[in-house]
Amino acid sequence: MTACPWDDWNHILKIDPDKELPEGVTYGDLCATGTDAIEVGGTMGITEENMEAVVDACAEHDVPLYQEPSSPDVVIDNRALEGYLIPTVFNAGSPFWITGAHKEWVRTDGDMDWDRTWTEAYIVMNPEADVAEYTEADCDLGPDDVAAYAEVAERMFGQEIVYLEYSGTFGDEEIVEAAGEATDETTLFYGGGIHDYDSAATMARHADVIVVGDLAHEDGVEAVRETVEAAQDA
Ligand SMILES: CC(C)=CCC/C(C)=C/CC/C(C)=C/CC/C(C)=C/COP(=O)(O)OP(=O)(O)O
Ligand SMILES: O=P(O)(O)OC[C@@H](O)CO
Ligand SMILES: [Mg+2]
Repeated sequence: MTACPWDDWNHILKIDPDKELPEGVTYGDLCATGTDAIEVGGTMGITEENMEAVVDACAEHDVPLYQEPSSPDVVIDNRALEGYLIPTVFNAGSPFWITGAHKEWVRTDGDMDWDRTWTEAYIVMNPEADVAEYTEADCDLGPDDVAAYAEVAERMFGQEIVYLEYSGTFGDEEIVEAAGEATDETTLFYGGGIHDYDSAATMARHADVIVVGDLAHEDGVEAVRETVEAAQDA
């Protein structure tokens, strides 16, 4: 595996272990949409048990699997995982979500798997999302603020991934464009409200990788496949 496999990705499917799949859809179907990787994670209702269940269900299919834990106590030790993408929320209201949870994780774990652990520098943008409430994020940010956060993440904190997170709503194109222009080596992930070919194409013009979440739970395989196609065409 290369050090930064996401350099070659266009599309991530994020599966929330606390949410159902649409009638008749299996995890195998979602793995076969052509997505470059699956991230398993969500903010609310996450347990080791529901994480394990999704990872096990995806394990036999040929797509790289990553866990995105929302807290240290749901991190699972499962060899089917390529690794762990650990959020750090740059615009969080409390340092706990920037470095505090991470410090506690390392302090209590005792046997860190650093070769399979990476961070995602989140900028949380939708004040209505659970993740924004949970981390008390300051979402009142303009393009200049977001561009500056992205540049700080890349240049000062050496982050390999900046994640512009609009979870549950479609973002402001001007802001995503500003983040795209502010990042150079860093891989820019965009997630939020992607629901069809056009919405995927719009954000894939500015971000390196688009992340699709709720669509998989609310619509299904064909809809996800359209977003993969748009990400590949961009
Ligand atoms: C140190 C470790 C191992 C964990 C801490 C990691 C941190 C800082 C988490 C805070 C941010 C967070 C909760 C990230 C989880 C991924 C995410 C943003 C999921 C999307 O959340 P929503 O869409 O708002 O939530 P639901 O869909 O669950 O309502
Ligand atoms: O669920 P949606 O709105 O697609 O967002 C995807 C992802 O960024 C959520 O963490
Ligand atoms: Mg969500």
